[in-house]
Amino acid sequence: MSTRLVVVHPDAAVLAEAAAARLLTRLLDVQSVRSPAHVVLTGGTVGIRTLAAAAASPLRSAVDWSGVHLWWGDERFLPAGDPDRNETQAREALLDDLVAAGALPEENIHRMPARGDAPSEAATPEEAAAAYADELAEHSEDGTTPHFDVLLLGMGPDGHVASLFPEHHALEAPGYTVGVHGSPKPPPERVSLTFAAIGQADEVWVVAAGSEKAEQAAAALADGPVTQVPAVRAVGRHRTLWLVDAAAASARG
Ligand SMILES: O=C1O[C@H](COP(=O)(O)O)[C@@H](O)[C@H](O)[C@H]1O
Repeated sequence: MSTRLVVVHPDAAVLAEAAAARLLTRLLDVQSVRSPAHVVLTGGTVGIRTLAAAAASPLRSAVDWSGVHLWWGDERFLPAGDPDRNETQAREALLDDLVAAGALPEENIHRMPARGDAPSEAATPEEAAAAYADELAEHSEDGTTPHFDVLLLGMGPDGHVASLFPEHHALEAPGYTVGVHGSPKPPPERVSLTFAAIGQADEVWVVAAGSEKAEQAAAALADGPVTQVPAVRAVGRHRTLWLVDAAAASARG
């Protein structure tokens, strides 16, 4: 059975600090029973702030990063190094530091392909999605996805998670990854995990802050329709945590 828990923090700064502490502690717990651990990162304001808080935490040196594999829930389909790529922002916030310190092997960073001609990149979001599905399968025991211990998701003011937007056909995409066109939030082309991949995670943590998220957070927590509030389908196998600030929680009944 999967449980859902809502944790409300006073503001976005405390939320990011608490989410970082929770993530580092979860990694320590997982590493006490198995290795490697697999974590799916998110872009977005709170997601990146959480990584920056993890970078500044003394707990970060307690984690054995050589036994942590990092994945993404979605990516903006842009050239490598573009400042709007979720990968670029995560690297700046935490990953570059860990790699430079010799703690995190570069090969543990499973970025989604960028737009480009190099062999590691892709010409279309579909090509990137297919390559990422292959990489997920290579690190799985059953040809699906790795055993995701924690999967982080931001939520947009429209209720989107990863790059799964309201009323968009990607909501029903088969398989574990999807190329997305016509995203209402720029850039229009993206790559995303599907709900089938998200649902493979032991724990899904939705992180959201700000009053502009309040209505959709309330709709998701009231089990609204997925076509209107995609976040409702972001559910972990064992546990779903909603980590929000007071403003994002303010419309809950
Ligand atoms: O574009 C994206 O937006 C969402 C939410 O971002 P936020 O800034 O409103 O918190 C994010 O979760 C997703 O990864 C990203 O690509």
